[in-house]
Amino acid sequence: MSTDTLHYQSGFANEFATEALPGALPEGRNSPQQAPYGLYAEQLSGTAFTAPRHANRRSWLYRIRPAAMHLPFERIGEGSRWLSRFDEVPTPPNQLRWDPLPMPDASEPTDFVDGMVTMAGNTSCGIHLYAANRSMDTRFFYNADGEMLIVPQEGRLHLATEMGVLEVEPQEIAVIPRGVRFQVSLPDGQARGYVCENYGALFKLPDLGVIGSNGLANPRDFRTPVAAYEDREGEFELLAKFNGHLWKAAIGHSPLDVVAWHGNYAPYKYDLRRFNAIGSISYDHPDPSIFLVLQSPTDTPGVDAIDFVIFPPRVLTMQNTFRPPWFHRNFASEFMGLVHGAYDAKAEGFVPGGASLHNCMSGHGPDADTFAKASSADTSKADYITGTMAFMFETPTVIQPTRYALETVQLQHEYYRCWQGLKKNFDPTRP
Ligand SMILES: O=C(O)Cc1cc(O)ccc1O
Ligand SMILES: [Fe+2]
Repeated sequence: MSTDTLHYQSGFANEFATEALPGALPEGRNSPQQAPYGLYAEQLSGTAFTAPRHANRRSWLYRIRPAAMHLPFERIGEGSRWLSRFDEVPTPPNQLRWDPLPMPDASEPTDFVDGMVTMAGNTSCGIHLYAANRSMDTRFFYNADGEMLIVPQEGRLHLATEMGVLEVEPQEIAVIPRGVRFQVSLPDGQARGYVCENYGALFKLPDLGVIGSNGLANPRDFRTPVAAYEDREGEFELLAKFNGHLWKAAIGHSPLDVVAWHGNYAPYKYDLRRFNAIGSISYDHPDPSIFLVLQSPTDTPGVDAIDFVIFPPRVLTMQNTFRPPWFHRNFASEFMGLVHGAYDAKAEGFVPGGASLHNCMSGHGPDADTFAKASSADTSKADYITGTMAFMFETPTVIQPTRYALETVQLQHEYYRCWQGLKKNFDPTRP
């Protein structure tokens, strides 16, 4: 499984408490007149102060210098491909699919922030790809526009955050909350993956209803770092994504200087291979909502602003059933990526690192080859779907591709052909 040997606290949005020096966390109060070790106390809130208790998220940080200490921010020019507006070009109702983003050339060192390119988005989320070949050495970053769900596809990410260090590899995910400062380095020299920037309510685990008290992503498998700090001075840069633009400020010390913290607002990681998939053991292919890992809820019960869904290895046993995803048109819009292996609805063309977008009411489903094969497969035997990990960012609002996404050479102009070979099988004389 994971190659990560770091220490973590277990659980989803627990009231964590962690200190890198003994006694650094004040006892019994958040803001003593003088915090231990001469640290500054600072609250980081991720929800409205008055949010109901079950949804209220904040942490208390005890740090060497407060977050306020840096020089003024200046706007970074137009060079970045990280966008927050999605009305550059009209959104076509076409099914869209892309080849993987190439890794940056060795002659062009590119870090995680510079390597971010926006593919699509809407009022709920920005959907980005990253491809990087340089660690962030002297740069630190935070995102005030949303929390970042990072889905590595190739290469590990070493995420040094204010609240401790996480390492993620492909088939794991990391979530960095809005505002948390971090620095990305690349243990494998280069890395590529997907990011869902969640502008709305924080991701949470879904209710399980009749599934009961266990299943899908189990809370104990989420991992939050233990406190780790650096006391480092130098000429550093603090980057911010704020209100749709990138900004930079000079900072004379590492902002990763939190010696202790407690609270329920913190980064976390999750190994997607731990997902407990639940499916049909009688007949029919269920809706993909059974594979929901995390949801960003709205005020309408049952309607999420973003669903993060995976298609992990599993066993298909449904009898007399067309087992792969059916043909469909959905209310929701679906952006998919493939971390590893092959996806069961597409025999070809949807490759690891690639992406697809099927917007509201755009018809899609199995390609002609998959349809032919699955229509005559023996359903008295189980299908073992192994060695794969696809995922979907699904939203109730249209996902609008950027100009980049529609003009890049990675766009597969021939994608529509995968359904053109479907035969007319209709015969009114043969029921
Ligand atoms: O389009 C897709 O491949 C995603 C998907 C999978 C599935 O099993 C059912 C519906 C659906 O949109
Ligand atoms: Fe779909």
